[in-house]
Amino acid sequence: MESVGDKVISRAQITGTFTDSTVIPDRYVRSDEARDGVVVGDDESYELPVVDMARLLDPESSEAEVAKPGSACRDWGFFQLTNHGVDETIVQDMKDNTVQFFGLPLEKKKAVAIQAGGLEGFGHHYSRASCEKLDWAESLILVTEHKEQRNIRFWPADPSTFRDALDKYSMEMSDLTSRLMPFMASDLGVEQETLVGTFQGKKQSVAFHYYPQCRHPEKVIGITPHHDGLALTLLLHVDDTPGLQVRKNGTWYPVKPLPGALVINVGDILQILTNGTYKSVEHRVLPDVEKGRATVVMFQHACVAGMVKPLPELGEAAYRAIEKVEYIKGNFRALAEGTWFVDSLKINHGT
Ligand SMILES: O=C(O)CCC(=O)C(=O)O
Ligand SMILES: [Fe+2]
Repeated sequence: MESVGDKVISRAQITGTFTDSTVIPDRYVRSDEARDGVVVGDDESYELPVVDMARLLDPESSEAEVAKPGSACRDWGFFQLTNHGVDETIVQDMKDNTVQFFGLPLEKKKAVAIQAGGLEGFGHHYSRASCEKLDWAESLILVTEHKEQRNIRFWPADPSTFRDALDKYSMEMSDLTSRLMPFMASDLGVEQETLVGTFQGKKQSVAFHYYPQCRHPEKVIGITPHHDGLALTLLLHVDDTPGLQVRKNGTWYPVKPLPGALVINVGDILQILTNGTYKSVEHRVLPDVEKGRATVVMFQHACVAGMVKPLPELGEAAYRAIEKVEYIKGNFRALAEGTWFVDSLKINHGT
């Protein structure tokens, strides 16, 4: 059987093979549903929602801005957040360390390679067991909260500033989540403490991705279409290369990264907590023909007294309650099979 270690591919190998050759190794070539679907045309104008945090917080403008995060979460499940107030030095340090890490030779990155059966570390994480194809990406996944759950041996020691940068960045993302939740609570009509409480002190994990440039982007996929299984995702573009696409009513919409913004999206747990009011939407990444692309993706967990279930304030439950641990297991199982776990939790109330 192929070991996890065999799946670690160096950026040098990938770009070396593909910038000079017209042939893409079979294990990356995707002809499956991953590449299906219509992408919105270049001539069609569309706007993904943008929320300005400074306007939200300013009493003069907050009334006009306050409807935006809620409607973005209901209609798109995604928005870009500008003026988020996260310390710029901390963001820049995280970006610099990400670039430096992915720029290391493969042998060095292997110091933190994922182990057989493990979840954390460097390698190919997102490809499906059921399809045996690889995504055009190398990734590093780590648990950042709770602190005692950190597996420091998977936190890169090279570059030497990486761990400190991530420690600080992780805290900033938890704080930002706590600042955002009250706006969502008032949109939903639930007590602020109720929603904030489902996130506060819960787990957090991070995925760093690098998508090398690809001469034949039409043949491969950066990340297979998926829904995010946790509660809230906060994505930082390390560069200005586009690639992320969000699906709405069957059409794929490319996200055009705004300078300095974070991309926020609703994960499955938040869809369940909000009893389906907020949408966890499918998204994917396509590589760029000219440039590599790196992202830092923070996943915030949430639960109600150890359970994943709709907030009782939001009416008759549309999803069955499940223990968080069981939820995580089910989510991984479904991801490997290419199904969506949330579907199996839906309650059919009949008519
Ligand atoms: O890198 C991106 O743009 C998206 C990553 C993503 O969807 C994920 O890590 O779940
Ligand atoms: Fe995702």
